[in-house]
Amino acid sequence: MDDFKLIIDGLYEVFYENKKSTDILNKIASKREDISYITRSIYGVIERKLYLDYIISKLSKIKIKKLDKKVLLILEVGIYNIHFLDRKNYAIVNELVNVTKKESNKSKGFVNAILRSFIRDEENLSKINIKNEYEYLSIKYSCPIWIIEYLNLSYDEDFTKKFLLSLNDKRFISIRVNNKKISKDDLKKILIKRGYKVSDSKISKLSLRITNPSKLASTNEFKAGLFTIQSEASIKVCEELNPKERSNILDLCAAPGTKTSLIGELVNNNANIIANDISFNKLSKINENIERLNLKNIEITNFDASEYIAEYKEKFDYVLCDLPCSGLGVMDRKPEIRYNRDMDGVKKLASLQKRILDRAFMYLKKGGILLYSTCTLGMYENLDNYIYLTKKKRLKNIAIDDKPYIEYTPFEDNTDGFFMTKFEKI
Ligand SMILES: C[S@@+](CC[C@H](N)C(=O)[O-])C[C@H]1O[C@@H](n2cnc3c(N)ncnc32)[C@H](O)[C@@H]1O
Repeated sequence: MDDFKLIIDGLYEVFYENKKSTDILNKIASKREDISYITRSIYGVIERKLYLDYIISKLSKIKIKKLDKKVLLILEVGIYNIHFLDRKNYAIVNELVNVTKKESNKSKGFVNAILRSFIRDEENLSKINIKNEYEYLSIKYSCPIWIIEYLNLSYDEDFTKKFLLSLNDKRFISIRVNNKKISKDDLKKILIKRGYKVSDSKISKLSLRITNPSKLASTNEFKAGLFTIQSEASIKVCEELNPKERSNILDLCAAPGTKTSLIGELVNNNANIIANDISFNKLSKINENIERLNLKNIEITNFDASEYIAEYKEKFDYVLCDLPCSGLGVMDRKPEIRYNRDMDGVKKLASLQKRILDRAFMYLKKGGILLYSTCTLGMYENLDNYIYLTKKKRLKNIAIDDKPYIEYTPFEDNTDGFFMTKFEKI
């Protein structure tokens, strides 16, 4: 199958079938050696969709919403390639017209005319002529207006602008070192010898940052469990939970098990861990992690964490609440998130989080630790829930890095947008 067909079919699944871009790219990678151009085009179109559609709406007499979905995708891919990848030649137009013939033959003239008109008058057509500032920013950064308004409300305009500027930045990959098997320095030396560019994390003690992570999961060191790929803020959560051996630990929303498996490493297999998730299909991922790392004493369960489990009452020394969230902090890796969420969804998630936190509180022993984390930004899921927890009389906030809660931002910390706060039951 040619590249354009793979790109257009992949984007169709992301935009219209709610699939994740990473899953689509993994599927393509299993059939293709080099997918760098396909990756760039798929991410590029998702990250610029609102801007690309703005340009198309200047050129098309038919409204965007009325266009055939595949035809719209062909135009988006074409304009992205011409404008952002600087492929200003008519060969690319011919290729896309050929794809159009297969998808919707009657539209071939239309696609041809739009793409050629864009090449002829690119400078003018690519300008954004919008006066309203929010609408302008929304098109410029392809970020729905509700997110811009929500960030302004939660923080301020300066924060929002910095966030938008960093929205499409690709960051490094981070890994956590299994220091029961190898020291961070020794692993660093081995990976550097293999050609990786490695540096220390500024956020977590166990993490290393890798700027050229290609084929990292195929190395012998990964297979031998010397390290795991995990975002450094997520590693920091487990470091802050700091579980002790011979304790009872509950990870309420655990799949795919990245944090559970680090917790298992931190307690040397010497604690009772329950790793729970509501999604039955994701449980096998937790198991894969446990098996690769040869971890013991982890029981996997499958219940809705907002329901009360009477037998868990005051049973746990640690409850990790790494809860389902809107994910606005991880749009560099999952750019489609911006189109799949809305304000109503954020509010629903925030109330689900409160219900789960209520349960977690009940399951904690006196002296037990509750850690709440999200990979999102915005007040409803972060600050409000921190305040909610402070109102429980038997919870005492424990500072992390001298702060009552931590909120990392992509633009200041060069990492995921991520929130964490820690409490002890007194
Ligand atoms: C942020 S992810 C957890 C990531 C995981 N802690 C890790 O580090 O690998 C949130 C998880 O919550 C699960 N989830 C969503 N609603 C839930 C509920 N009501 N009860 C339990 N799990 C839930 C989702 O299936 C998802 O796997």
